[in-house]
Amino acid sequence: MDPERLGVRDSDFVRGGLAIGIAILAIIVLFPGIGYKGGLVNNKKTFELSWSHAKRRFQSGARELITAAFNQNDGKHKDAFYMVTDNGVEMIIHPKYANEIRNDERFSISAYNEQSFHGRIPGFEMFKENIVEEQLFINAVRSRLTRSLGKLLGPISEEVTSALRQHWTDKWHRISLHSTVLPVIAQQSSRVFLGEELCHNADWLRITVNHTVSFFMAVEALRVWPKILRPLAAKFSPMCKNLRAEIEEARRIITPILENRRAQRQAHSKYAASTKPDDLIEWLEETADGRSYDAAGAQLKISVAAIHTTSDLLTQTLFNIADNPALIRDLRRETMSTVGTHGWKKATLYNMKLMDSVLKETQRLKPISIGTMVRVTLDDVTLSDGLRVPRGTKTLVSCHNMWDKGVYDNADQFDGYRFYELRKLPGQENSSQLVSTSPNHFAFGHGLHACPGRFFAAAEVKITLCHILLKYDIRLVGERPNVIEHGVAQYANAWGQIEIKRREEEIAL
Ligand code: HEM
Repeated sequence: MDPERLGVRDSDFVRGGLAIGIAILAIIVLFPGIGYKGGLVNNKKTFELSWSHAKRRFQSGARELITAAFNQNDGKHKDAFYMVTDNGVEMIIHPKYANEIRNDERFSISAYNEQSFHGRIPGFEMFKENIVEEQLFINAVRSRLTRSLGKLLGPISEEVTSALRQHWTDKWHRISLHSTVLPVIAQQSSRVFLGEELCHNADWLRITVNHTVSFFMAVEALRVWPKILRPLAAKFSPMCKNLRAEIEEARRIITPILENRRAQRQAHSKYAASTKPDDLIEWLEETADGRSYDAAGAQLKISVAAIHTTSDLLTQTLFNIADNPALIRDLRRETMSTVGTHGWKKATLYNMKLMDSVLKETQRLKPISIGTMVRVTLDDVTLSDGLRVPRGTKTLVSCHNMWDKGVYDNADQFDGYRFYELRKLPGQENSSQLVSTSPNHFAFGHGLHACPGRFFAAAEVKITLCHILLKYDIRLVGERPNVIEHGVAQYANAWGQIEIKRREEEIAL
Protein backbone atom coordinates (compact mmCIF):
# COMPACT_ATOMS: atom_id res chain seq x y z
CA MET A 1 0.00 0.00 0.00
CA ASP A 2 1.25 3.48 -0.94
CA PRO A 3 2.06 5.44 2.26
CA GLU A 4 1.08 8.70 0.50
CA ARG A 5 -2.48 7.38 0.17
CA LEU A 6 -2.56 6.89 3.94
CA GLY A 7 -1.43 10.49 4.39
CA VAL A 8 2.04 9.41 5.58
CA ARG A 9 5.05 11.21 4.00
CA ASP A 10 8.75 10.27 3.94
CA SER A 11 9.50 13.15 6.28
CA ASP A 12 7.08 11.60 8.83
CA PHE A 13 9.02 8.34 8.64
CA VAL A 14 12.32 10.17 9.15
CA ARG A 15 10.92 12.16 12.11
CA GLY A 16 9.39 9.01 13.64
CA GLY A 17 12.61 7.05 13.18
CA LEU A 18 14.63 9.86 14.70
CA ALA A 19 12.35 10.05 17.74
CA ILE A 20 12.57 6.28 18.32
CA GLY A 21 16.37 6.42 17.88
CA ILE A 22 16.69 9.24 20.41
CA ALA A 23 14.41 7.41 22.86
CA ILE A 24 16.49 4.21 22.59
CA LEU A 25 19.69 6.23 23.02
CA ALA A 26 18.26 7.95 26.09
CA ILE A 27 17.26 4.60 27.62
CA ILE A 28 20.73 3.18 26.95
CA VAL A 29 22.42 6.26 28.42
CA LEU A 30 20.12 6.55 31.44
CA PHE A 31 19.72 2.83 32.15
CA PRO A 32 22.86 1.22 30.72
CA GLY A 33 22.45 -1.99 32.72
CA ILE A 34 19.16 -2.75 31.06
CA GLY A 35 19.11 -6.20 29.52
CA TYR A 36 21.59 -7.52 32.08
CA LYS A 37 19.72 -9.34 34.83
CA GLY A 38 20.75 -7.77 38.14
CA GLY A 39 22.28 -4.81 36.29
CA LEU A 40 25.95 -3.96 35.87
CA VAL A 41 28.04 -3.79 39.03
CA ASN A 42 30.21 -1.00 37.65
CA ASN A 43 27.56 1.03 35.92
CA LYS A 44 28.13 4.50 34.49
CA LYS A 45 27.79 7.26 37.05
CA THR A 46 25.63 10.36 36.70
CA PHE A 47 26.75 12.55 33.77
CA GLU A 48 29.03 9.86 32.37
CA LEU A 49 27.94 9.57 28.77
CA SER A 50 30.45 7.01 27.56
CA TRP A 51 31.71 3.74 29.02
CA SER A 52 35.29 4.91 29.24
CA HIS A 53 35.12 5.82 32.95
CA ALA A 54 33.54 2.48 33.92
CA LYS A 55 36.19 0.68 31.87
CA ARG A 56 38.93 2.67 33.56
CA ARG A 57 37.52 1.80 36.99
CA PHE A 58 37.56 -1.84 35.93
CA GLN A 59 41.14 -1.61 34.63
CA SER A 60 42.51 -0.08 37.82
CA GLY A 61 40.38 -1.90 40.42
CA ALA A 62 38.91 -5.13 39.07
CA ARG A 63 39.96 -7.15 42.13
CA GLU A 64 38.17 -4.81 44.57
CA LEU A 65 35.11 -4.47 42.32
CA ILE A 66 34.71 -8.23 42.01
CA THR A 67 35.24 -8.86 45.75
CA ALA A 68 32.77 -6.11 46.67
CA ALA A 69 30.14 -7.45 44.27
CA PHE A 70 30.28 -11.04 45.58
CA ASN A 71 30.15 -9.77 49.19
CA GLN A 72 27.37 -7.22 48.69
CA ASN A 73 25.12 -7.28 51.80
CA ASP A 74 21.88 -8.04 49.99
CA GLY A 75 23.49 -11.11 48.40
CA LYS A 76 22.18 -9.96 45.02
CA HIS A 77 25.45 -10.80 43.28
CA LYS A 78 26.58 -13.78 45.33
CA ASP A 79 26.39 -16.24 42.40
CA ALA A 80 27.22 -14.14 39.36
CA PHE A 81 26.96 -10.63 37.98
CA TYR A 82 27.60 -8.59 34.87
CA MET A 83 30.44 -6.17 34.63
CA VAL A 84 31.77 -3.69 32.09
CA THR A 85 35.31 -4.80 31.31
CA ASP A 86 37.88 -3.67 28.76
CA ASN A 87 36.42 -6.45 26.63
CA GLY A 88 32.78 -5.34 26.75
CA VAL A 89 30.22 -6.67 29.21
CA GLU A 90 31.17 -10.00 30.80
CA MET A 91 29.47 -12.24 33.35
CA ILE A 92 31.66 -13.00 36.35
CA ILE A 93 30.70 -16.38 37.80
CA HIS A 94 31.37 -17.69 41.32
CA PRO A 95 34.00 -20.48 41.51
CA LYS A 96 31.40 -22.86 43.02
CA TYR A 97 30.20 -23.37 39.42
CA ALA A 98 33.68 -24.19 38.07
CA ASN A 99 33.23 -27.97 38.28
CA GLU A 100 29.82 -27.80 36.67
CA ILE A 101 30.92 -25.84 33.63
CA ARG A 102 34.47 -27.11 33.23
CA ASN A 103 33.61 -29.77 30.62
CA ASP A 104 30.43 -28.19 29.26
CA GLU A 105 31.02 -27.58 25.56
CA ARG A 106 28.26 -24.97 25.45
CA PHE A 107 30.91 -22.76 27.09
CA SER A 108 33.31 -22.13 24.20
CA ILE A 109 36.88 -20.91 24.69
CA SER A 110 37.53 -20.55 20.97
CA ALA A 111 34.45 -18.36 20.45
CA TYR A 112 35.64 -16.19 23.35
CA ASN A 113 39.12 -15.90 21.87
CA GLU A 114 37.87 -15.09 18.38
CA GLN A 115 35.51 -12.39 19.66
CA SER A 116 37.89 -10.91 22.19
CA PHE A 117 41.05 -10.96 20.10
CA HIS A 118 39.56 -9.91 16.73
CA GLY A 119 40.22 -13.37 15.25
CA ARG A 120 38.62 -12.52 11.89
CA ILE A 121 40.83 -9.50 11.21
CA PRO A 122 44.13 -9.95 9.30
CA GLY A 123 47.03 -10.09 11.75
CA PHE A 124 44.90 -11.68 14.48
CA GLU A 125 44.15 -14.98 12.72
CA MET A 126 45.83 -17.05 15.38
CA PHE A 127 42.59 -16.67 17.36
CA LYS A 128 40.22 -17.28 14.48
CA GLU A 129 37.95 -20.23 15.31
CA ASN A 130 39.31 -23.16 13.39
CA ILE A 131 38.45 -26.42 15.09
CA VAL A 132 40.82 -28.55 12.99
CA GLU A 133 43.90 -26.38 13.54
CA GLU A 134 43.08 -25.85 17.21
CA GLN A 135 42.77 -29.57 17.88
CA LEU A 136 45.99 -30.22 16.00
CA PHE A 137 47.82 -27.60 17.97
CA ILE A 138 46.45 -28.59 21.37
CA ASN A 139 47.01 -32.30 20.76
CA ALA A 140 50.62 -31.67 19.77
CA VAL A 141 51.16 -29.77 23.03
CA ARG A 142 49.04 -32.01 25.26
CA SER A 143 50.25 -35.39 24.14
CA ARG A 144 53.49 -35.06 22.18
CA LEU A 145 55.19 -32.29 24.15
CA THR A 146 54.16 -33.61 27.55
CA ARG A 147 55.06 -37.20 26.63
CA SER A 148 58.50 -36.15 25.37
CA LEU A 149 59.32 -34.14 28.49
CA GLY A 150 61.71 -36.72 29.95
CA LYS A 151 64.01 -36.49 26.90
CA LEU A 152 63.82 -32.70 26.79
CA LEU A 153 65.01 -31.91 30.31
CA GLY A 154 68.72 -32.23 29.45
CA PRO A 155 68.51 -29.93 26.39
CA ILE A 156 66.43 -27.42 28.37
CA SER A 157 69.07 -27.38 31.09
CA GLU A 158 71.82 -26.81 28.47
CA GLU A 159 69.98 -23.77 27.14
CA VAL A 160 69.47 -22.40 30.64
CA THR A 161 73.22 -22.61 31.24
CA SER A 162 73.96 -20.79 27.99
CA ALA A 163 71.25 -18.13 28.42
CA LEU A 164 72.12 -17.35 32.05
CA ARG A 165 75.77 -16.96 31.11
CA GLN A 166 74.70 -14.41 28.53
CA HIS A 167 72.08 -12.47 30.50
CA TRP A 168 73.12 -12.78 34.18
CA THR A 169 76.63 -11.64 35.18
CA ASP A 170 79.09 -12.37 37.97
CA LYS A 171 79.63 -9.63 40.59
CA TRP A 172 76.95 -8.20 42.90
CA HIS A 173 74.91 -5.99 40.69
CA ARG A 174 71.32 -4.99 40.02
CA ILE A 175 69.34 -6.52 37.24
CA SER A 176 65.90 -5.79 35.98
CA LEU A 177 64.49 -9.22 36.73
CA HIS A 178 61.67 -9.67 34.24
CA SER A 179 63.63 -8.46 31.22
CA THR A 180 66.54 -10.81 31.99
CA VAL A 181 64.29 -13.81 32.72
CA LEU A 182 62.36 -13.44 29.44
CA PRO A 183 65.28 -14.30 27.11
CA VAL A 184 66.23 -17.27 29.29
CA ILE A 185 62.72 -18.71 28.97
CA ALA A 186 62.54 -17.77 25.28
CA GLN A 187 65.77 -19.60 24.45
CA GLN A 188 64.88 -22.86 26.21
CA SER A 189 61.30 -22.80 24.87
CA SER A 190 62.51 -22.17 21.33
CA ARG A 191 64.84 -25.16 21.58
CA VAL A 192 61.78 -27.32 22.25
CA PHE A 193 59.44 -25.61 19.79
CA LEU A 194 61.79 -25.07 16.84
CA GLY A 195 65.04 -26.90 17.52
CA GLU A 196 68.66 -26.02 18.12
CA GLU A 197 69.24 -23.76 15.12
CA LEU A 198 66.51 -21.20 15.76
CA CYS A 199 66.85 -21.14 19.52
CA HIS A 200 70.13 -19.27 19.04
CA ASN A 201 68.84 -16.97 16.31
CA ALA A 202 68.78 -13.45 17.80
CA ASP A 203 66.05 -12.25 15.42
CA TRP A 204 63.75 -15.13 16.26
CA LEU A 205 64.37 -14.71 20.00
CA ARG A 206 63.52 -11.01 19.71
CA ILE A 207 60.28 -11.80 17.88
CA THR A 208 59.21 -14.61 20.16
CA VAL A 209 59.59 -12.29 23.16
CA ASN A 210 58.09 -9.18 21.54
CA HIS A 211 55.19 -10.79 19.74
CA THR A 212 52.97 -11.21 22.80
CA VAL A 213 53.34 -7.54 23.68
CA SER A 214 52.75 -6.40 20.09
CA PHE A 215 49.74 -8.67 19.88
CA PHE A 216 48.00 -7.44 23.03
CA MET A 217 48.81 -3.80 22.28
CA ALA A 218 47.17 -4.18 18.88
CA VAL A 219 44.19 -5.96 20.49
CA GLU A 220 43.67 -3.01 22.85
CA ALA A 221 44.20 -0.44 20.09
CA LEU A 222 41.33 -1.97 18.11
CA ARG A 223 39.01 -2.30 21.10
CA VAL A 224 38.50 1.46 21.24
CA TRP A 225 36.74 1.25 17.84
CA PRO A 226 33.15 0.09 17.36
CA LYS A 227 33.17 -3.53 16.18
CA ILE A 228 31.95 -2.67 12.72
CA LEU A 229 34.84 -0.26 12.10
CA ARG A 230 37.60 -2.49 13.46
CA PRO A 231 38.56 -4.18 10.16
CA LEU A 232 39.04 -0.73 8.63
CA ALA A 233 40.85 0.68 11.66
CA ALA A 234 43.20 -2.34 11.59
CA LYS A 235 44.37 -1.33 8.11
CA PHE A 236 45.69 2.00 9.37
CA SER A 237 46.48 1.45 13.06
CA PRO A 238 50.27 1.69 13.61
CA MET A 239 50.05 -1.09 16.24
CA CYS A 240 48.29 -3.41 13.78
CA LYS A 241 50.77 -2.56 11.03
CA ASN A 242 53.61 -3.37 13.41
CA LEU A 243 51.91 -6.67 14.33
CA ARG A 244 51.57 -7.66 10.68
CA ALA A 245 55.18 -6.70 9.96
CA GLU A 246 56.35 -8.85 12.86
CA ILE A 247 54.34 -11.82 11.59
CA GLU A 248 55.90 -11.44 8.16
CA GLU A 249 59.37 -11.28 9.61
CA ALA A 250 58.64 -14.38 11.70
CA ARG A 251 57.46 -16.22 8.60
CA ARG A 252 60.62 -15.23 6.71
CA ILE A 253 62.72 -16.74 9.49
CA ILE A 254 60.71 -19.91 10.13
CA THR A 255 59.60 -20.90 6.63
CA PRO A 256 63.03 -22.00 5.25
CA ILE A 257 63.54 -24.22 8.31
CA LEU A 258 60.10 -25.77 7.87
CA GLU A 259 60.65 -26.32 4.14
CA ASN A 260 64.03 -27.87 4.76
CA ARG A 261 62.52 -30.27 7.28
CA ARG A 262 59.75 -31.25 4.88
CA ALA A 263 62.29 -31.82 2.09
CA GLN A 264 64.39 -34.04 4.34
CA ARG A 265 61.37 -36.06 5.35
CA GLN A 266 60.48 -36.65 1.71
CA ALA A 267 64.01 -37.43 0.60
CA HIS A 268 64.63 -39.98 3.35
CA SER A 269 61.67 -42.28 3.40
CA LYS A 270 63.16 -43.69 6.58
CA TYR A 271 63.41 -40.39 8.40
CA ALA A 272 65.05 -42.33 11.21
CA ALA A 273 63.48 -42.11 14.62
CA SER A 274 66.93 -41.83 16.19
CA THR A 275 68.07 -38.81 14.13
CA LYS A 276 64.72 -37.08 13.74
CA PRO A 277 64.52 -33.85 15.75
CA ASP A 278 62.27 -33.95 18.79
CA ASP A 279 60.52 -30.61 18.66
CA LEU A 280 57.16 -28.99 18.05
CA ILE A 281 57.84 -28.65 14.31
CA GLU A 282 57.95 -32.45 14.06
CA TRP A 283 55.06 -33.11 16.44
CA LEU A 284 52.80 -30.78 14.50
CA GLU A 285 53.81 -32.37 11.19
CA GLU A 286 53.16 -35.86 12.52
CA THR A 287 49.89 -34.93 14.20
CA ALA A 288 48.72 -33.16 11.00
CA ASP A 289 49.56 -36.29 8.98
CA GLY A 290 49.35 -34.49 5.64
CA ARG A 291 46.48 -32.12 6.50
CA SER A 292 47.32 -28.52 5.70
CA TYR A 293 47.83 -26.08 8.55
CA ASP A 294 49.70 -22.85 9.27
CA ALA A 295 52.98 -24.09 10.74
CA ALA A 296 54.54 -20.64 11.21
CA GLY A 297 51.30 -19.31 12.71
CA ALA A 298 51.30 -22.20 15.20
CA GLN A 299 54.80 -21.22 16.35
CA LEU A 300 53.73 -17.63 16.93
CA LYS A 301 50.64 -18.82 18.77
CA ILE A 302 52.66 -20.98 21.11
CA SER A 303 55.01 -18.06 21.77
CA VAL A 304 52.02 -16.01 22.91
CA ALA A 305 50.70 -18.84 25.12
CA ALA A 306 54.02 -19.86 26.61
CA ILE A 307 56.81 -17.29 26.92
CA HIS A 308 55.38 -14.41 28.96
CA THR A 309 53.20 -16.62 31.17
CA THR A 310 56.16 -18.80 32.17
CA SER A 311 58.54 -15.84 32.60
CA ASP A 312 55.95 -14.11 34.76
CA LEU A 313 55.71 -17.10 37.11
CA LEU A 314 59.49 -17.36 37.41
CA THR A 315 59.87 -13.61 38.01
CA GLN A 316 57.21 -13.48 40.73
CA THR A 317 58.65 -16.59 42.40
CA LEU A 318 62.09 -14.99 42.58
CA PHE A 319 60.59 -11.80 44.07
CA ASN A 320 58.82 -13.97 46.66
CA ILE A 321 61.88 -15.94 47.77
CA ALA A 322 64.63 -13.30 47.41
CA ASP A 323 64.10 -11.97 50.96
CA ASN A 324 63.82 -15.40 52.57
CA PRO A 325 67.31 -16.93 53.11
CA ALA A 326 65.92 -19.93 55.05
CA LEU A 327 63.63 -20.86 52.18
CA ILE A 328 66.47 -20.41 49.68
CA ARG A 329 68.68 -22.68 51.80
CA ASP A 330 65.98 -25.39 51.88
CA LEU A 331 65.40 -25.09 48.14
CA ARG A 332 69.13 -25.45 47.48
CA ARG A 333 69.26 -28.57 49.64
CA GLU A 334 66.34 -30.03 47.76
CA THR A 335 67.97 -29.25 44.41
CA MET A 336 71.19 -30.98 45.46
CA SER A 337 69.41 -34.05 46.79
CA THR A 338 67.19 -34.45 43.74
CA VAL A 339 69.21 -33.36 40.70
CA GLY A 340 72.47 -34.29 42.41
CA THR A 341 71.28 -37.86 42.92
CA HIS A 342 69.17 -38.60 39.86
CA GLY A 343 70.10 -36.03 37.19
CA TRP A 344 67.48 -34.53 34.89
CA LYS A 345 64.60 -37.01 34.91
CA LYS A 346 60.85 -36.62 35.24
CA ALA A 347 61.01 -38.21 38.69
CA THR A 348 63.59 -35.60 39.71
CA LEU A 349 61.11 -32.81 39.00
CA TYR A 350 58.35 -34.72 40.78
CA ASN A 351 60.52 -34.99 43.88
CA MET A 352 61.16 -31.25 44.05
CA LYS A 353 58.20 -30.98 46.40
CA LEU A 354 59.25 -27.79 48.16
CA MET A 355 59.96 -26.00 44.90
CA ASP A 356 56.63 -27.22 43.54
CA SER A 357 54.97 -25.77 46.66
CA VAL A 358 56.74 -22.41 46.32
CA LEU A 359 55.58 -22.13 42.70
CA LYS A 360 52.00 -23.11 43.49
CA GLU A 361 51.90 -20.65 46.39
CA THR A 362 53.23 -17.91 44.11
CA GLN A 363 50.42 -18.60 41.68
CA ARG A 364 47.86 -18.79 44.48
CA LEU A 365 48.47 -15.19 45.46
CA LYS A 366 49.18 -13.93 41.96
CA PRO A 367 47.64 -15.96 39.20
CA ILE A 368 48.19 -14.49 35.75
CA SER A 369 44.51 -13.50 35.84
CA ILE A 370 41.99 -13.24 38.68
CA GLY A 371 39.28 -14.41 36.28
CA THR A 372 39.83 -17.70 34.53
CA MET A 373 38.03 -20.20 32.27
CA VAL A 374 37.02 -17.45 29.85
CA ARG A 375 34.22 -18.65 27.55
CA VAL A 376 31.27 -17.58 25.36
CA THR A 377 28.00 -19.51 25.73
CA LEU A 378 26.83 -21.08 22.47
CA ASP A 379 23.33 -21.67 23.84
CA ASP A 380 21.02 -20.52 26.65
CA VAL A 381 22.32 -22.38 29.69
CA THR A 382 20.57 -22.98 33.02
CA LEU A 383 22.90 -24.33 35.70
CA SER A 384 21.80 -26.89 38.30
CA ASP A 385 20.67 -24.29 40.86
CA GLY A 386 18.81 -22.25 38.29
CA LEU A 387 21.48 -19.66 37.40
CA ARG A 388 20.73 -18.57 33.84
CA VAL A 389 23.46 -17.71 31.37
CA PRO A 390 21.96 -16.44 28.12
CA ARG A 391 23.39 -17.46 24.77
CA GLY A 392 26.27 -15.30 23.57
CA THR A 393 27.36 -14.26 27.08
CA LYS A 394 31.07 -13.77 27.69
CA THR A 395 31.80 -15.52 31.00
CA LEU A 396 34.74 -15.88 33.31
CA VAL A 397 35.10 -17.59 36.67
CA SER A 398 36.39 -15.57 39.60
CA CYS A 399 39.54 -16.94 41.24
CA HIS A 400 38.85 -15.43 44.65
CA ASN A 401 38.76 -18.83 46.39
CA MET A 402 42.53 -18.81 45.97
CA TRP A 403 42.94 -16.09 48.60
CA ASP A 404 39.82 -16.82 50.64
CA LYS A 405 40.40 -17.19 54.40
CA GLY A 406 37.70 -19.86 54.51
CA VAL A 407 39.70 -22.00 52.10
CA TYR A 408 43.35 -21.36 53.13
CA ASP A 409 44.79 -20.56 56.57
CA ASN A 410 46.52 -17.17 56.66
CA ALA A 411 45.29 -16.80 53.14
CA ASP A 412 46.85 -13.39 52.54
CA GLN A 413 50.35 -14.53 53.59
CA PHE A 414 52.96 -16.05 51.27
CA ASP A 415 53.93 -19.42 52.77
CA GLY A 416 56.34 -21.33 50.54
CA TYR A 417 55.86 -24.49 52.60
CA ARG A 418 52.03 -24.43 52.40
CA PHE A 419 51.48 -26.99 49.63
CA TYR A 420 54.54 -29.01 50.70
CA GLU A 421 52.77 -29.61 54.02
CA LEU A 422 49.33 -30.07 52.45
CA ARG A 423 50.77 -32.68 50.11
CA LYS A 424 51.59 -34.85 53.15
CA LEU A 425 47.91 -35.04 54.13
CA PRO A 426 45.94 -38.09 52.98
CA GLY A 427 43.78 -37.18 50.02
CA GLN A 428 45.73 -34.01 49.22
CA GLU A 429 48.87 -35.59 47.72
CA ASN A 430 47.76 -34.92 44.16
CA SER A 431 45.57 -31.84 44.47
CA SER A 432 48.43 -29.93 46.14
CA GLN A 433 50.76 -30.27 43.16
CA LEU A 434 51.54 -27.34 40.89
CA VAL A 435 49.98 -28.94 37.82
CA SER A 436 46.72 -29.94 39.55
CA THR A 437 43.71 -27.74 38.97
CA SER A 438 40.61 -27.31 41.15
CA PRO A 439 38.07 -24.58 42.03
CA ASN A 440 40.35 -23.66 44.94
CA HIS A 441 43.39 -23.23 42.71
CA PHE A 442 42.97 -22.72 39.02
CA ALA A 443 45.87 -20.61 37.92
CA PHE A 444 46.12 -22.98 34.93
CA GLY A 445 42.34 -22.93 34.36
CA HIS A 446 40.25 -26.04 34.92
CA GLY A 447 38.61 -28.86 33.00
CA LEU A 448 38.51 -29.50 29.27
CA HIS A 449 40.67 -26.49 28.43
CA ALA A 450 43.00 -26.44 31.45
CA CYS A 451 46.39 -25.30 30.20
CA PRO A 452 47.91 -28.21 28.21
CA GLY A 453 51.37 -26.57 28.50
CA ARG A 454 51.47 -26.58 32.31
CA PHE A 455 53.66 -29.69 32.62
CA PHE A 456 56.19 -28.11 30.29
CA ALA A 457 55.97 -24.73 32.04
CA ALA A 458 56.52 -26.44 35.41
CA ALA A 459 59.58 -28.25 34.04
CA GLU A 460 61.08 -25.08 32.58
CA VAL A 461 60.58 -23.02 35.71
CA LYS A 462 61.93 -25.75 37.99
CA ILE A 463 65.05 -26.33 35.90
CA THR A 464 65.76 -22.61 35.64
CA LEU A 465 65.24 -22.11 39.37
CA CYS A 466 67.68 -24.94 40.14
CA HIS A 467 70.33 -23.20 38.02
CA ILE A 468 69.65 -19.80 39.57
CA LEU A 469 69.63 -21.09 43.16
CA LEU A 470 72.88 -22.99 42.85
CA LYS A 471 74.73 -20.48 40.69
CA TYR A 472 73.59 -17.17 42.20
CA ASP A 473 73.03 -15.39 45.48
CA ILE A 474 70.01 -13.16 45.14
CA ARG A 475 68.57 -10.35 47.24
CA LEU A 476 65.76 -7.81 46.93
CA VAL A 477 66.40 -4.14 46.29
CA GLY A 478 64.19 -2.54 48.98
CA GLU A 479 60.65 -3.83 49.32
CA ARG A 480 59.19 -6.69 47.31
CA PRO A 481 57.94 -5.05 44.08
CA ASN A 482 54.18 -4.69 43.92
CA VAL A 483 52.10 -6.71 41.48
CA ILE A 484 50.90 -4.77 38.42
CA GLU A 485 47.14 -5.02 38.00
CA HIS A 486 45.40 -4.29 34.74
CA GLY A 487 41.76 -5.37 34.77
CA VAL A 488 41.74 -9.06 35.63
CA ALA A 489 45.37 -9.47 34.56
CA GLN A 490 48.03 -9.57 37.26
CA TYR A 491 51.65 -9.17 36.21
CA ALA A 492 54.91 -9.55 38.08
CA ASN A 493 56.41 -6.07 38.26
CA ALA A 494 58.32 -5.53 35.00
CA TRP A 495 60.33 -2.69 36.58
CA GLY A 496 61.26 -4.65 39.71
CA GLN A 497 64.96 -5.22 40.28
CA ILE A 498 66.97 -7.68 42.33
CA GLU A 499 70.68 -7.93 43.09
CA ILE A 500 72.59 -11.03 42.06
CA LYS A 501 76.09 -12.41 42.48
CA ARG A 502 77.60 -15.53 40.97
CA ARG A 503 78.32 -18.28 43.53
CA GLU A 504 80.14 -21.58 43.20
CA GLU A 505 77.57 -24.29 42.57
CA GLU A 506 77.91 -27.38 44.78
CA ILE A 507 77.02 -29.75 41.95
CA ALA A 508 77.44 -29.45 38.19
CA LEU A 509 74.15 -28.90 36.45
C1 HEM B 1 53.14 -20.51 33.96
C2 HEM B 1 52.81 -20.58 32.69
C3 HEM B 1 51.42 -20.69 32.17
C4 HEM B 1 50.23 -20.27 32.70
C5 HEM B 1 50.02 -19.55 34.03
C6 HEM B 1 49.18 -20.63 31.77
C7 HEM B 1 47.83 -20.40 32.00
C8 HEM B 1 46.83 -20.82 31.15
C9 HEM B 1 45.43 -20.64 31.41
C10 HEM B 1 44.82 -19.97 32.63
C11 HEM B 1 44.76 -21.15 30.35
C12 HEM B 1 43.23 -21.19 30.16
C13 HEM B 1 42.68 -22.47 30.78
C14 HEM B 1 41.17 -22.53 30.88
O1 HEM B 1 40.51 -21.66 30.33
O2 HEM B 1 40.63 -23.47 31.52
C15 HEM B 1 45.74 -21.66 29.41
C16 HEM B 1 45.43 -22.23 28.19
C17 HEM B 1 46.38 -22.65 27.30
N1 HEM B 1 47.74 -22.71 27.48
FE1 HEM B 1 48.74 -22.09 29.14
N2 HEM B 1 49.75 -21.25 30.69
C18 HEM B 1 51.10 -21.31 30.89
C19 HEM B 1 52.04 -21.88 30.05
C20 HEM B 1 51.76 -22.46 28.84
C21 HEM B 1 52.73 -23.08 27.99
C22 HEM B 1 54.22 -23.21 28.30
C23 HEM B 1 52.08 -23.51 26.88
C24 HEM B 1 52.60 -24.25 25.68
C25 HEM B 1 53.63 -25.02 25.68
C26 HEM B 1 50.67 -23.18 27.05
C27 HEM B 1 49.67 -23.46 26.13
C28 HEM B 1 48.33 -23.22 26.35
C29 HEM B 1 47.29 -23.52 25.38
C30 HEM B 1 47.51 -24.11 23.98
C31 HEM B 1 46.07 -23.16 25.97
C32 HEM B 1 44.66 -23.25 25.35
C33 HEM B 1 44.00 -24.56 25.76
C34 HEM B 1 42.65 -24.79 25.11
O3 HEM B 1 42.16 -23.91 24.39
O4 HEM B 1 42.06 -25.87 25.32
N3 HEM B 1 50.53 -22.54 28.25
N4 HEM B 1 46.99 -21.45 29.93
